[in-house]
Amino acid sequence: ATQHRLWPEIDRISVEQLRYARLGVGEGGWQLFAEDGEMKMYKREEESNGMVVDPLKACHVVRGVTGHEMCHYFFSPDVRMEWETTVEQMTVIEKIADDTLVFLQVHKRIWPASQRDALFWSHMRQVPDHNDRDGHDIWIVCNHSTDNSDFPQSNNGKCVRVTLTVCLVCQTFIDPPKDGAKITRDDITCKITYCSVVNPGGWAPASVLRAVYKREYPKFLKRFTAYVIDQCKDKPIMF
Ligand SMILES: CCCCCc1ccc(-c2ccc(S(=O)(=O)CCO)cc2)cc1[C@H]1C[C@H]1c1ccccn1
Repeated sequence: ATQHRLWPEIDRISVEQLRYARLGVGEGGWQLFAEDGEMKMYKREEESNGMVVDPLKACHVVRGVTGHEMCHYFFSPDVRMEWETTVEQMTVIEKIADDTLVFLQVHKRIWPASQRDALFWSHMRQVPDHNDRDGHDIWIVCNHSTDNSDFPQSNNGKCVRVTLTVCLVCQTFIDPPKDGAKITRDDITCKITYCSVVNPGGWAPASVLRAVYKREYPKFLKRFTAYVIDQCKDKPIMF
């Protein structure tokens, strides 16, 4: 089959986001702004023509689920509204491949800013991780804004369109049980790095945006990871 027109961009951004996620938070001016158990959230304060676009990087360790399971639930349109509390409406407007969809999401309005929507492709892939001695694969979902002439910005002037790049990078670690016993969920741990840069698209007060980010991101990651743990607990492990 001929390649989809977006494929070169999808491949390039996915590779670039994986590399970016794996950079430590030691350099580059990251400041820790939220902590909750194993979850640590960092941000950089950045503006783009007067608009707050603070990059975010969250690191988390979740026991009892695999990276494949984390990415499966993050990618899946069928369950998105189960864990995403800031989305009012979600539509898959194009299926590029089984592992690549285009979403249109209308987000709930955050007073006093105007309502936002986001149009982005979402791609999930498994990346063999050679340089990891216990050789566990890495699973990644990358979401990146895209245009679609059927869904122009500010549909009937209602929403301001944000631009975003998000990646969820998950690595599974297995603590092999004694004498070849079957691996159970007690033997697996998932190391997560979540990165996001959201440009609000139209002006919104810096103080409002930074307060929203500070409140919404920790809530979002906690809720999502709790959802995956709950969904997986009685199911066979998806390695
Ligand atoms: C005045 C507010 C302007 C920006 C509003 C806005 C829109 C989309 C998004 C966003 C869009 C996608 C993703 S995701 O990770 O791909 C999952 C799929 O939904 C994540 C976050 C964020 C925000 C910013 C509020 C901030 C915020 C942060 C976490 C949750 C909700 N809101």
